[in-house]
Amino acid sequence: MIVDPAVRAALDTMEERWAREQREQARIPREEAYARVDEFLLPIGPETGRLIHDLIRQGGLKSILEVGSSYGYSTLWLADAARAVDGCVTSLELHAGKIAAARETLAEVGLANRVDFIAGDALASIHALTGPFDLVLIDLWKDLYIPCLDRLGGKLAAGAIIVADNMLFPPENADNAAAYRRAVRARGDMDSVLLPIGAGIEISRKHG
Ligand SMILES: C[S@@+](CC[C@H](N)C(=O)[O-])C[C@H]1O[C@@H](n2cnc3c(N)ncnc32)[C@H](O)[C@@H]1O
Repeated sequence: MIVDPAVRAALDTMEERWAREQREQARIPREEAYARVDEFLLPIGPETGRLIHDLIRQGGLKSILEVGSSYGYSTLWLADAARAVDGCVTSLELHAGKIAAARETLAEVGLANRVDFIAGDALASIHALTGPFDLVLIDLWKDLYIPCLDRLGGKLAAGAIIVADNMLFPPENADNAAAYRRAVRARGDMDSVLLPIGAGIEISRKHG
């Protein structure tokens, strides 16, 4: 559970913004929502946030990779948990403006030193990283989950956990989500389960 009041307040602010954005997205035509996608937080939400926070703290998972930072909502959960276990987060995001906003939020709550943001295409960034990572949150555009998984290959620690968001929602992601679940379950070196938490998450654990 988040105990730091500054982190809790930052999460509250972003959850209020998310609620406003959901109302706005429901009001505008779907094409407009797609065109304005980079305005929106599109966060993992509090249930998934709490779960990854618990996984990191209870497992002592110190080396964390986030693929898709957006404005830093999930980064706040990851960085707060990383601080508790003396770990660190590497966070990948295409959009430089979102990284700037996320950096500012993390700095305001005293977590800037726990996160290394890397701007650019996550697939290229993962290729350049060495790992090994103890926990990976995959939450970028949905057609990139499998290429992302493929590039993580030898960069996962024994017992590493991958959390992949948006397995059940939005419905237009169903085909990509099903393909990702098939791919991760076909690897042979991971156990994997779908949990109906938040937007639906696939949790996969590499054999230790
Ligand atoms: C669903 S949002 C992430 C939400 C964030 N995890 C949270 O909970 O607050 C997906 C993000 O992935 C980013 N993204 C999409 N394709 C990417 C790519 N190829 N490389 C890096 N980031 C990418 C988008 O810019 C967007 O900010």
